[in-house]
Amino acid sequence: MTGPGTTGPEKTGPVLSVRGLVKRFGDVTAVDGVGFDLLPGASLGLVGESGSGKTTTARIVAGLERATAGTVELAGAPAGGRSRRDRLRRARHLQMIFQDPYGSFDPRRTVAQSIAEPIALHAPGPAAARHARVRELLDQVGLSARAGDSLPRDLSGGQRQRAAIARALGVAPRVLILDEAVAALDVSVQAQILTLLDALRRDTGIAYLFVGHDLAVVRHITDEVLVMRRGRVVERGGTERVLREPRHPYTRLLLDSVPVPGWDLERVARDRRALDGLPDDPDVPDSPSPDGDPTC
Ligand SMILES: Nc1ncnc2c1ncn2[C@@H]1O[C@H](COP(=O)(O)OP(=O)(O)OP(=O)(O)O)[C@@H](O)[C@H]1O
Repeated sequence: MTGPGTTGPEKTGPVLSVRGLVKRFGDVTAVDGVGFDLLPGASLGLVGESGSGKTTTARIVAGLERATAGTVELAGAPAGGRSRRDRLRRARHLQMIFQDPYGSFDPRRTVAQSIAEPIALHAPGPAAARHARVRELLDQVGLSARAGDSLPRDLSGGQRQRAAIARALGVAPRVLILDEAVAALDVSVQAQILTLLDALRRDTGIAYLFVGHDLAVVRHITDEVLVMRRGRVVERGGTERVLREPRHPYTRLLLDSVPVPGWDLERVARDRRALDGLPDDPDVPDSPSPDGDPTC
């Protein structure tokens, strides 16, 4: 798995390595044996329906959730520790962007002050150097100095997402987790943020773990994809191949669920029931012989 930030044969190992990840919430197994590698500069997508375990996987990788079993290695060292030192190291290598970044900004501080905060924590130095770095970051994500002097509530959704990206980039992380990071934005703003993310990956060699449900967005931003269903990976491969020639019935169902001209809603509903091992037509009372056709 190589990305645009790398050239020639890969010399370094994965920047992120996940093995046998399991997460149980009581009786619910949210993640069930997930594993993958992410190379420097690569972009890997996690797709699947709501409840398939994408966000839980991402949250465990980010250290926001504790795994029931399995390992996460970041830049060649275990990433699961809870000590302050472990958390600082994780934050230094890995940052996460959420659908709505509003919560990660202090509403009383200017955007520039918020962007400066992690820099002060991870790379303490003279205030002038920090200010210069903040200006550079604002510029890198396409925000003006004026936007930097604003409070988060005075920015648009797209500007706020740019600010969140600038804040994350401040520590020069090697991995950025993007959890539905453009899902709440208008389509045109989405396109701008995706273009920005493309440029950042190309320029910095940062790697992305992208959680998303919009397959058009996933196709644009990722090289490889894992398709998750009920906590398990049911298909993986190059994004183009998986979306063009899906091999697993569930991946086909996901693709068929995207409304396009001529979309056959009934067929999607039928396939869904077959995959779930349910009888064909639950709405017909006394329907004869529920010989479902479980295919999975
Ligand atoms: N904190 C929690 N406590 C109990 N169950 C949880 C918790 N977090 C997630 N789950 C359950 O784990 C399963 C996977 O959820 P998860 O949010 O990871 O899926 P997802 O694919 O990211 O879905 P979505 O796109 O809706 O966020 C679901 O059944 C969910 O209800």
